[in-house]
Amino acid sequence: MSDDPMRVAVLGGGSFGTALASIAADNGGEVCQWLRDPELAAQINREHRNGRYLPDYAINPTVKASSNMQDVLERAELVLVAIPSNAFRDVVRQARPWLHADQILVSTTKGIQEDGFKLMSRILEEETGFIHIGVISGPNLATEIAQKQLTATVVASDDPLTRTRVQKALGCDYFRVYASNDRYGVELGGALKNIYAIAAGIAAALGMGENTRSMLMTRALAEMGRFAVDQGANPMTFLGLAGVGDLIVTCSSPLSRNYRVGHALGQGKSLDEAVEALGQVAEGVNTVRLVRDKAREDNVYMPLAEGLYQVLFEGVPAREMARMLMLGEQSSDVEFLLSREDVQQAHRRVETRNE
Ligand SMILES: NC(=O)c1ccc[n+]([C@@H]2O[C@H](COP(=O)([O-])OP(=O)(O)OC[C@H]3O[C@@H](n4cnc5c(N)ncnc54)[C@H](O)[C@@H]3O)[C@@H](O)[C@H]2O)c1
Ligand SMILES: O=P(O)(O)OC[C@H](O)CO
Repeated sequence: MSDDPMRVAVLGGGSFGTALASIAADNGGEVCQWLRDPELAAQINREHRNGRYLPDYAINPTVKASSNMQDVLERAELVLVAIPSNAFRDVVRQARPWLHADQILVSTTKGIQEDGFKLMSRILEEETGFIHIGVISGPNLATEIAQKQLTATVVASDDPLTRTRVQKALGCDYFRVYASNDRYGVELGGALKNIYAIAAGIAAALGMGENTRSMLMTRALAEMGRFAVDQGANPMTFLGLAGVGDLIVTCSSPLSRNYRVGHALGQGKSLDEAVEALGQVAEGVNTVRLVRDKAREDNVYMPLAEGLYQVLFEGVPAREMARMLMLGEQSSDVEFLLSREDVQQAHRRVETRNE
């Protein structure tokens, strides 16, 4: 492998795209960032600052921003796509004429496409047919990365070249990149945790304590694992950074946009007001709807996702939902050891004996 600087393109001018562009440049890469807004691109080039999404942080001055896709993509070896899920496919289609098969394409987006319940790396695959495709996901709040807080992420791909090139491009003294070959599991973990971050934000705004948050996160992990098994993914992946790691940070930090939407809801705002006040994308709002529908379709027990859906879209008061969840059917702690069915059968046996 040559020691020439890696040529990295980032598609997306939001907070995560900007933070990633700066990491790759700090790491010696030759970085071009594509933004649809030419004025914001000009500001990044002039002031090395993204006034819209990361106003308080210095961007590595060697990052070149542009609203011209061709300029950004043509020479790139690694392309990081940091575009919200609702615009992801459109932007990849715009990029397609300048993408080529020896490039490495990586999604950084934690969302799901409604049509076909598809994750973003699948869209990269469908739109290009390339083989060097991966995802990065993990506990990665963009503003903390911009502050160079010590952070770790996961690059996941079944292609070893993709994994090693991303580790080389982004791994540095404040950003550590672990490898995984479970692309689907890593990507699914990143999308699912946003649901529970909204619930955690609601709980915090309602004055619920640390016991509650801990219960919520742990039961969220159980529910995520159940969904992963249903989808044919490996639930072991959720023990890593892209599962429990991201769940912890997103359910604990007001820097998370999903948590903030939940917090606003818990303070009594409507969903529309909460989303509008945020002014950025909280992927979990859409994800909870898609996951809840999928869980119903496949008969997967996901009481938290179901409950949050009812709070967000059916007007059930959050406190009332919390009460119903607390009084729900008896269940098992670790279902890989003791199944829910065994717990319920035991209850039925005792009840029959007492009749
Ligand atoms: N911000 C974080 O801390 C963080 C961390 C890890 C992963 N992510 C994921 O990365 C993805 C992007 O996040 P972000 O924080 O950069 O988002 P953001 O909301 O800050 O910015 C999104 C960017 O996409 C652009 N965009 C939106 N629609 C577009 C369209 N139709 N055409 C062209 N550009 C369009 C916006 O202009 C903006 O530049 C999200 O899915 C998120 O889950 C975010
Ligand atoms: O701001 P959020 O809620 O989109 O979360 C950001 C990252 O996914 C945290 O890892």
